[in-house]
Amino acid sequence: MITMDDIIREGRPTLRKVAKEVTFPLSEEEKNLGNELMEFLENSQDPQKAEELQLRGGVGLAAPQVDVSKRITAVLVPSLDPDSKEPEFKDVLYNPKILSHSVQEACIGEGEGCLSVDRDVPGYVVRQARITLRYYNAEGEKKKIRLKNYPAIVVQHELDHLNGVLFYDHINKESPFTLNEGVLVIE
Ligand SMILES: OCN(O)CCCc1ccccc1
Ligand code: NI
Repeated sequence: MITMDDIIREGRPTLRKVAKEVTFPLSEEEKNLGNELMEFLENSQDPQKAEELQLRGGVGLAAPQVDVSKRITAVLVPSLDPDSKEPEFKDVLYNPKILSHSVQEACIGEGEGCLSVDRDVPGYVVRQARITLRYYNAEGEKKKIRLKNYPAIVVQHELDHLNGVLFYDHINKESPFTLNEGVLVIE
């Protein structure tokens, strides 16, 4: 089971590498890793388990964050409606790739954080507002979906990890909270 001890922090080289694509059929190890990444997210979003295991809450976790330089990431974005059990987006993505995206950009109003970054880095992280994502599931089935709002932002944060990019790389150093015309701010 993945806990915070397994998550590497900034400064570790794997976080700055371009991760390798997986080939199908997946090895048992690659299948297990995908499941363990998702299990971490589920535990981290369960108040009791997060407390017991001392987990920071996460909506995504990429293989490079557990020192595995492979193009695998789990995403678990809970529903906006606290009464609904259905997550807004939940899947383990193998070899994810953005096929196309909106011209419009978006950012999260409160900025972003990262399980591999043990400090607050204030500022807007401007990303594509809407994306068309292609990925493979654990069975090697090709998926093609369109995402917008928070799920689109989270997936782009995770894909960055597969390319050795951290969220604060996108923040304007001179003026962290400057926004161009038309950038959607997601609250
Ligand atoms: O890589 C996942 N991770 O570090 C957990 C936080 C993910 C995340 C947080 C804010 C906005 C987008 C994504
Ligand atoms: Ni992260």
